Amino acid sequence: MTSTVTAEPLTTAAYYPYGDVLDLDALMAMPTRTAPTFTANTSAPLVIKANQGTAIRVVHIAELLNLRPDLRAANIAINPDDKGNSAPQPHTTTTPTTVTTPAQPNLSFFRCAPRSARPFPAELLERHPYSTQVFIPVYRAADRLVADGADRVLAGTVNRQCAYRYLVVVALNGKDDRPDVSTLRAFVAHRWQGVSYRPGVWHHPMIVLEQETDFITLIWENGAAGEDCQVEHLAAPVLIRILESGEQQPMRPKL
Ligand SMILES: NC(=O)N[C@@H](O)C(=O)O
Repeated sequence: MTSTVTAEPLTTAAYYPYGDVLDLDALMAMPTRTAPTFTANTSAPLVIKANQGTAIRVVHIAELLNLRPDLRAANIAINPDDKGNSAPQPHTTTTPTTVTTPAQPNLSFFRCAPRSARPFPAELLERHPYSTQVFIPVYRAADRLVADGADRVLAGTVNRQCAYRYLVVVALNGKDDRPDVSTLRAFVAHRWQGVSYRPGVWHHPMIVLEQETDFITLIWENGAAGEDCQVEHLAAPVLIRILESGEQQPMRPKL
């Protein structure tokens, strides 16, 4: 039975179970820390001076995990009963099988064509069981200033509207090691926002809503089929409604 989900604005808090939001303005709007040393994994963004005082640097803005064990343990079967050898696996309930070869960080470009279907039918989800995946939109020389509700230069400021939105569709892993559709949520992201998917979090392949958009991505991969990326077709499509500007956001049931 086809279900419908209404996409919601991408915020750090709402998206936290699925990944991190890379949005500098949102980070700077939070209570920040200026601790003199690097301390990761706390909620307040750590802001330090850089470039001889001419820049600020906000560090550890996303969790970056490669959960594959190193080569020494590459041929063990990873499962919860294998005490001591299994790599720590926060944020993922997947139980991956034997790892074959070590993975390398892969920094890539994605050039994504817009998807016009409205509502958008999510028919499959994918996951990267061992690695975080990060998507950061990038401006391009070819980007056009698009009229009517887009990135327009108005009186010297940029009216950040919606010419380069993208849709992030995510779900947590179920007890059957398949997507738990009851946790499926959709978020509308703007091009000043990047996102990460935590290892094992199910997500739809990138959906760009308006204009062809480039992204820089980072993931740890080893090219082994079934390790880098696993795909699951949903029993029934989930229709993702994208509110037109000005439509009222429906209240969300608590997960
Ligand atoms: N995540 C995403 O959009 N796509 C990639 O993971 C891919 O391998 O296609």
